Amino acid sequence: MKAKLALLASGTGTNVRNIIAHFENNDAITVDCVITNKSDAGALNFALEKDIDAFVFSKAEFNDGSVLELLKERGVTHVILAGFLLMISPALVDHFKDRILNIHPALLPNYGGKGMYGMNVHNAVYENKESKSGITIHLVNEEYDKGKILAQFEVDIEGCSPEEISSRVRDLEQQYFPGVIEDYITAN
Ligand SMILES: Nc1nc2c(c(=O)[nH]1)N[C@@H](CN(C=O)c1ccc(C(=O)N[C@@H](CCC(=O)O)C(=O)O)cc1)CN2
Ligand SMILES: NCC(=O)N[C@@H]1O[C@H](COP(=O)([O-])[O-])[C@@H](O)[C@H]1O
Repeated sequence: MKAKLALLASGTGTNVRNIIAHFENNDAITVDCVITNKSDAGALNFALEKDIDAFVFSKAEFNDGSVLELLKERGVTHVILAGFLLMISPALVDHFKDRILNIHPALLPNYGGKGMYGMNVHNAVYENKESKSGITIHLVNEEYDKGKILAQFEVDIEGCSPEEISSRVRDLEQQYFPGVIEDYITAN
C-alpha cells in the first residue's frame, strides 16, 4: 500500500525540506502536505517551492478535530513531526496509532518532556556538561517524548557551545531522519 505523509512543523523547516527531497522520486512513499501552527513557519516556503499543499491551523483547530478531518479526507497514512511544538491530541494519536513519528534533538529519556524543544534542549545539555548529545526518533503517544524509540544517533560535544551542539545535532537529523522514516514505513 502506498504511504502518504503529512509533515507537521512549527519552525524553520530544515527537516521538512530534507524529507521532501528524500522522497521526491519515491513512488511508494510521498509527501502529501505540510501543516503548521505558525503562519511564518519556514516550512511553508519549502512546501510551496515543491508545489506541495501547505496549511496553517490554529492550536484550537489542532485540538477540535479540524486537522484530523483534513488528514482523513486526504488519505494521509503517516504523520511526521518535524519540529512541531504543540501537543498532538489523543484523538489524533488514537487514529494514527503507531503511525506518528517525531524527531527529538537529544538522547531520550534525558532532556525530554514539556519545555524541552529547540535551544532549550541544547542549553540544558550544555549546562549539565554532557560529553555527548544526539537525536532520538520515536513513535508518538499521548505524552511528550515517551513513545517507543525507533532509533538514536550520538555525537561528541566536548567543548561545544549550545550553538555548536545545535549544529552538530542538526547534522544528525539531516543525515538520518528521512531514512529512519522510510525504513519504519517499509517494515510496518
Ligand atoms: N502527543 C505528543 N505530542 C507531541 C510530541 C509527543 O511526543 N507526543 N512530541 C512533540 C515534539 N517535542 C519534542 O520532541 C516537543 C515539542 C514541544 C514541547 C513543548 O514544551 N511545547 C510547549 C509549547 C511551545 C509553543 O507553543 O511554542 C508547551 O507544551 O508548553 C515539548 C516537546 C510534538 N508533539
Ligand atoms: N522537541 C521538539 C524539537 O525540539 N524539535 C526540534 O526542532 C528543530 C526544528 O528544526 P527545523 O524546523 O529546521 O526542522 C529540530 O532540531 C528538531 O529536532
